Amino acid sequence: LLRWNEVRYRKKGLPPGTMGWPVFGETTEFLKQGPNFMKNQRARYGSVFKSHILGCPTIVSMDPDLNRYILMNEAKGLVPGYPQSMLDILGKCNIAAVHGSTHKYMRGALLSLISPTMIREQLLPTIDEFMRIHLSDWDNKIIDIQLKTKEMALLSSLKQIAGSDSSTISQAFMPEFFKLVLGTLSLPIDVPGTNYSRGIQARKNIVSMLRQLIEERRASKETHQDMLGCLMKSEESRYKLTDEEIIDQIITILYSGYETVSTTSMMAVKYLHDHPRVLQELRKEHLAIKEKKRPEDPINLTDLKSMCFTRAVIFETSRLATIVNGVLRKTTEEMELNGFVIPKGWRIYVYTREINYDPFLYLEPLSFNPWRWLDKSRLESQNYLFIFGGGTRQCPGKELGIAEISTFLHYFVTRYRWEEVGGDALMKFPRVEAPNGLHIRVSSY
Ligand code: HEM
Repeated sequence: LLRWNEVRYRKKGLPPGTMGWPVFGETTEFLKQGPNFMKNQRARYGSVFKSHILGCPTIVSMDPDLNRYILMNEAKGLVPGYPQSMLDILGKCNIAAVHGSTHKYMRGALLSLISPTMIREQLLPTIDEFMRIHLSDWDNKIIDIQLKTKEMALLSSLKQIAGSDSSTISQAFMPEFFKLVLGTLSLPIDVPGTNYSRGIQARKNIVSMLRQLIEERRASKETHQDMLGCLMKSEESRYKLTDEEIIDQIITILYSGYETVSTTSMMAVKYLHDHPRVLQELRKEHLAIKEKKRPEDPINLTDLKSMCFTRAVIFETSRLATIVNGVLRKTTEEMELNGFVIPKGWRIYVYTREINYDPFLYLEPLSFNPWRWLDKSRLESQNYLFIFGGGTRQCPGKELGIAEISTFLHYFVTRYRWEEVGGDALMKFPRVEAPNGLHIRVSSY
């Protein structure tokens, strides 16, 4: 059987590599051995090799220059290649499902919602108000910081999207959203009881909640200063979206910022706990900001800009924990890459994890050292930084995500001290998560 699969995918010009078993390919090895599987294959076959993972023949690229080229050249037929389950559940107008001019338009509409002006005038005040409430009342409690940061990422976005209406829908929305997320990474077989089928149902429920909200707002004729308000005010906007597009845009925003923001926040708490000197420096930065303000003054853009060490902590956390292992693309036609011929329809896994531990880019790459990011002009603008992706699909929510995590850290470190209860396992691959939660004992600072 192993040979059969090799022969099936034997084609002149393909990169070296193994294809594993029919149907399953090398998915088990990939999931079980994780980064070591990738490193072993690289040692054997070089930085570009073929494999068969997650149901598709796949080219894995660990070559930083080729990765950059792929991300910069979507127009040459290198479009997003996310799994079918994700496309079905996130909707056909979702940003990863559209290419070319439609992508440009949807991305433009999204960027207008999260522009620097919007962050300053609308989003930051909303985030501040949310964080104050979300982080109240943790004193003298054992809390699961994984759960708290997940709720935070979702509910904070929901408040930015639906303003005060978010509090009326949030309780019904949250469980549906969690089911939707699980469904996006599942086998697309619509049989009752599967994660996929629950995800599809959750999407339907979320769509109907959002549709009802849109209809209520239209009927009331009130104007709203939130993302949905802006999306619905299409007469004055450059971007006119249909209701279906508005709904998929909202699901895109919620989904894209959810796991990235929550996991980065959780891992920042973990690293700060393990590195008291970093925590001390971070706290110093936030206490200085707090001292200059009255207790009721919200975090504003000037405060955010002064949080240089916080930004460094966020980048160092994303790097060391590798919150994003890479991104997926697929070829729309046969093409040549690095001298290899890649057939039409193959997946390309732009695997960027290892670049985070490259000793030429990061001295002592395995140590948690936020200070390395302080010379912002150097590290943040280097060509091989893929924490937020690159090229035409580079994360549009980067500054918004950093603003959320920074505001969370502000209230967390100025209000509380904490210690780990201990014993909680942390998984690093295929995604960073604490399977049984990450419990900390919190007391007031
Ligand atoms: C620390 C937080 C975040 C990280 C590490 C992160 C990371 C990434 C990465 C690696 C990509 C590239 C995906 C690809 O090329 O296929 C991406 C794209 C994207 N991100 Fe983020 N992200 C974060 C926060 C956010 C937030 C808060 C939003 C909310 C608006 C957001 C919205 C998006 C969207 C819509 C895309 C797709 C862009 C496109 O296809 O044009 N992200 N993000």
